[in-house]
Amino acid sequence: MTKMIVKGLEIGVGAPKIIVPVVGKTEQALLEEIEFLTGIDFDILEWRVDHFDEVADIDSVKQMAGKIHAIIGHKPILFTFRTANEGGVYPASIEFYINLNKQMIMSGLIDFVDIEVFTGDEYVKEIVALAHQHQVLVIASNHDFDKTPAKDEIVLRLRKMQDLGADIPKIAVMPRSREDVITLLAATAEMKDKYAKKPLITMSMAGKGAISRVAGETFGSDFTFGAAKNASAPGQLDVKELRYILNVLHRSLA
Ligand SMILES: O=C1C[C@@](O)(C(=O)O)C[C@@H](O)[C@@H]1O
Repeated sequence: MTKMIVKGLEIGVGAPKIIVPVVGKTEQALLEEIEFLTGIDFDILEWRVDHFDEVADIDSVKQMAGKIHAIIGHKPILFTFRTANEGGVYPASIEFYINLNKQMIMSGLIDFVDIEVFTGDEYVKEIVALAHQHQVLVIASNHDFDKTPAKDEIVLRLRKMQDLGADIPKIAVMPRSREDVITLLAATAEMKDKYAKKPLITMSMAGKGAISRVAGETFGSDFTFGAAKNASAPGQLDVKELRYILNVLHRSLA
C-alpha cells in the first residue's frame, strides 16, 4: 500500500490518524471551536461546511476557509459538505454541491476534499481529476445512518471508490446489532488484505459501533473521527481519550 505524507503527517502507517470535525454555524462559533483545537492533540481538521449558515454564499465560504487556514493551516484540512441524503444538514442541488467542491479545490486552502461516491461516477471522476491538478487528495465516501449493508456490499463500495480514482475510500454505517459491527470490521479487514492500494476509513456508528473507532490498526482503518467541542456523528469518542486508547493499542501491536 502506498504511504502518504501530508503536511508532515504520515498516513497509512502506525496508529490511525485522528480527524476532528468542526460544525459551527457562524464564524464566531467556528473560530471558538478552532481556538479550542489549538490546545488539542489531533491530526486533521474536518470543516463540516454543511452546518455553516452562510454555506450558500461561496465568497463567505472561501473567506471562512481562509480564516480557518490562517489559524490551523499547519495541519491538514479536510473540506466536507455532507449532503442531506447522507447525514448532512443543508439540502442542496447536485450543481451546488459540485460547484462548491470545485471552487474549494481550486482555493489552495484545503488538503483533502470529501466527495460522496453516489453523487455519480462521472462527477466523482471529474472531482478527482481537478483535485489532483491542485494537489488536493480525495476521500470518496458513503454513509448509511439506517443500517449496515452485507460485508460483500461494503467491500464492493470501497473498491468502487478506489477504482474511481479516490485517494482514500471511506464508509460509515449504522449497526442494528453486534453482528453488524463484526460485519463492518470483517469488511474492513477483507478490503485491507485483498484489495486496498490506498489508506481506508471505516466506522460503525453510535455507541454499539464505537469499538470500530479505536480498532483501526488491527482491522485496517487508517483514520478515525474524534470529537473535541462537538461531535458530527453518533459514537465519536472524545479526542484525548481516543488518542490514549489508540496509543495503548499501538504499543501492544508494536
Ligand atoms: O464521514 C464522516 C464520518 C462521520 O460520519 C463519523 O461517523 O465519524 C463524521 C463526519 O463528520 C465525517 O464526514
